[in-house]
Amino acid sequence: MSTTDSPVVDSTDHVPPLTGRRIQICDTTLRDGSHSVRHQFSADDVATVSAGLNRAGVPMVEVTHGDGLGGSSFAYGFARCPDDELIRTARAQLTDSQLAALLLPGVGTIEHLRRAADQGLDVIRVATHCTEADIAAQHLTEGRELGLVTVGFLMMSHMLPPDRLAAQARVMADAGAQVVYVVDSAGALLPHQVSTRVAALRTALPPEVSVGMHAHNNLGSGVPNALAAAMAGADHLDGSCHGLGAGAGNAATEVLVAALDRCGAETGIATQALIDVAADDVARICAGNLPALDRTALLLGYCGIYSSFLLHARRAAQQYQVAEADIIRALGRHRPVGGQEDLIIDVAIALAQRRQPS
Ligand SMILES: CC[C@H](O)CC(=O)C(=O)O
Ligand SMILES: [Mn+2]
Repeated sequence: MSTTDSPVVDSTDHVPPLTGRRIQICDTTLRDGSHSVRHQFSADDVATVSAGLNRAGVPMVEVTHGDGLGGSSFAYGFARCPDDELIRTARAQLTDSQLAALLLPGVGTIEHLRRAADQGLDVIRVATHCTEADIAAQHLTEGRELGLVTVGFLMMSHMLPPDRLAAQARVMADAGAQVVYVVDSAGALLPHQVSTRVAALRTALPPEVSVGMHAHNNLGSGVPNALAAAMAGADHLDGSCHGLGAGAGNAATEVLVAALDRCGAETGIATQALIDVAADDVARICAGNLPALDRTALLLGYCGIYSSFLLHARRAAQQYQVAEADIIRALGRHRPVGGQEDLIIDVAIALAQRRQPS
């Protein structure tokens, strides 16, 4: 299948910048998008969306709790459906697409990884904070031994300069990652910063290791950031239908695929079929929960805060009767990383106490 279903040909343009480039899309509606629905996707929702993505020719589909394998917990929110069932349900629909799962070492374990592999997983994406690549080693090694495609996922990539991020990517590649992603968890990067990071990884990694980009939209540049990544040498890009995902959400897969088509890239995806999955299935299933670039989501990107903190901050704001925006601004001064969700409560309590007369 090719992406040549573009209805308009711009004959005045020069050669499109990605002409002939093959770009591998991973759709994370059913994983990162799970944050948007507080991890309440039903097995029916997963069956419908994964069938649609498979039909549209999306090559890779990520499915699990929003925080990855083992994420369903008091700390991260209980999922409606256990990972096992989500994975089995998606597997039954994905006749052509590869099935991927995310794993954060410590949230998910080697045992979770083995179970997922038994249920037909094709790809494991091992995520760490961008300074902690070494803790992905045993999961990447095990992934290779299980015959999976292995991906390293460097979260909060805005917190390191390009050369240091590239050194961490090298650690993941040496541990067996076949693709290493720049992950803009806070949606804090702008296109020029994505370009320098992707270019640094491309230079530091052996040619057989690919570079990927996972963009969030908190500064409104999810799709432009993904395009900048492709132009700087990334050949794996993430998106989610309608941009469903933590914070202001991700680069919207259907928008990204249409834009890549205009740039001359080959994704193998039927653009119109994908637009229909987003507009019909995902919009219906997630009505009322589609991500918005509202004040709090914008502040996440502006202050460089992990997108998955949004719902935790909303809950703390309600519980302690303080403004969400004040929590995010105060968190910005602490430079917290994923896993430090407790700090949100500390900050909310401190703000509430400051308001009380002593
Ligand atoms: C909690 C995992 C997180 O949602 C992973 C991710 O997609 C990111 O860091 O952007
Ligand atoms: Mn994300």
